[in-house]
Amino acid sequence: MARKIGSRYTAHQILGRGSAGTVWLGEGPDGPVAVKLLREDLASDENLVERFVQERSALLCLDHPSVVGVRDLVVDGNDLALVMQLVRGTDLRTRLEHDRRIAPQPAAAIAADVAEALAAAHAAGIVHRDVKPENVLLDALAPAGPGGAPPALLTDFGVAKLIDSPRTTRATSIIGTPDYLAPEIVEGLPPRASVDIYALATVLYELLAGFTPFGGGHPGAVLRRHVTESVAPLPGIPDELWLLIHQCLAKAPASRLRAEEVAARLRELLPDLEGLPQLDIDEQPEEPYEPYEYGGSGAPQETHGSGGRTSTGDHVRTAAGHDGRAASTAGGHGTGVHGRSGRAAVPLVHSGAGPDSNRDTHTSMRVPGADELAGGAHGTARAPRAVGEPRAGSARNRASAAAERRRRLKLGAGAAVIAAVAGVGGWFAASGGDGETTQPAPAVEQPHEP
Ligand SMILES: Nc1ncnc2c1ncn2[C@@H]1O[C@H](COP(=O)(O)OP(=O)(O)OP(=O)(O)O)[C@@H](O)[C@H]1O
Repeated sequence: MARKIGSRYTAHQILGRGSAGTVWLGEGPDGPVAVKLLREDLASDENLVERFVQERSALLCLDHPSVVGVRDLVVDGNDLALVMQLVRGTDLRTRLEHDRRIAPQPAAAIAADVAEALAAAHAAGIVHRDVKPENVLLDALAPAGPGGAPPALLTDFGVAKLIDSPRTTRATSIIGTPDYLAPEIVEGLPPRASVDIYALATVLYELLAGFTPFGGGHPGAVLRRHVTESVAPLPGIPDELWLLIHQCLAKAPASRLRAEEVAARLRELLPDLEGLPQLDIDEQPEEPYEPYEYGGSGAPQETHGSGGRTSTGDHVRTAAGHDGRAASTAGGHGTGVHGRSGRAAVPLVHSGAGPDSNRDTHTSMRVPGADELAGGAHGTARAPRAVGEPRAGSARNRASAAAERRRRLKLGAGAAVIAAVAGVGGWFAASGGDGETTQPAPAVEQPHEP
């Protein structure tokens, strides 16, 4: 079934659904495009429409081979749509779910592409704010790069900021996906370019390890770990690569590298990584998730996207309880590489399904107090956890990851068809990709120093 979007575009077939709306395969005056049609509740928000128009030039200005280009913004009656470059392939989350881990050279090549996209964005004064595998699309039609990695393109620039109404961007709420949130965001500081570097290092770690450095368990526990825990080197990882990841995961934003430095260093490392196999990492059995609450305050936790409906003012509360086992050893050493399998991003809260989405990705909650982060009188950290000791909560992640995989298989049909029709080859076909993509939401900011 085809539908008109504005006067210039026709949407033919659904490629996928995200928290902000539905992405269609469309046709425009210059050929095929991807059209992200925002959710009705977002499209009917007058303030949002105004900002949408205001941000138009910022969104349209980013022109880089590793950025999914925004071609047009359409405001037409009830339709609010973002017309994008069509990427024929899959997204990095799907790739990772299929392969579990990615060998160092292709992982570094993908990260280098994303770093270059970020360098271009940061130079233009744009902070992405939601770098994660769902927002990296892999172009299956372009020639493969080092280690057979397909070229990677970063997408969803600007969407988070757009759907993020002013009242939800106050300093007391956190916007983003917990596993990838830099500690300064958890502490309530405004997001600068360095948050993207932290998220990129988290993604690179995840590509190599199969799980994120601070993921697992309740989202609140994940946030706390960003602030209080540090990571141990992954077994078998080349020193230089680890050094880079470690530097970019620095708690102090100023200690992280800039995007162009990350890109340059990764490119330099690529020849040395050639032929290295995936890291051999054991994952311990997961433990059941226990409900958790920050200091029992029960502060409302708002959600974005996925039907989070912040724009309509609905709130979602999490269950009360405690994560008594999540360790918090400030400045202490690593969580190790075991006891973790939270590969997929953990939503901060589970939101009601919106009209266009059945995913939880782009969410927000209040900033935890210092006492809560430190595990003080009202805090939640109880006992230090030794390296290798499992972290609470990952069974729930495994279940939700499996549910998400099932959902993607269903939703992925559209993208899979495109991939098949286009004769998807190279790295994607060779490793049997499923042909589905996924994305969340980011933000346009004024120029920031990384
Ligand atoms: N430019 C594009 N080209 C091809 N397919 C795309 C493009 N952008 C998005 N898609 C497809 O649409 C799906 C949904 O994308 P969208 O950005 O709306 O959501 P998401 O990132 O999966 O989730 P969320 O927005 O909740 O984080 C993706 O999984 C992908 O399959």
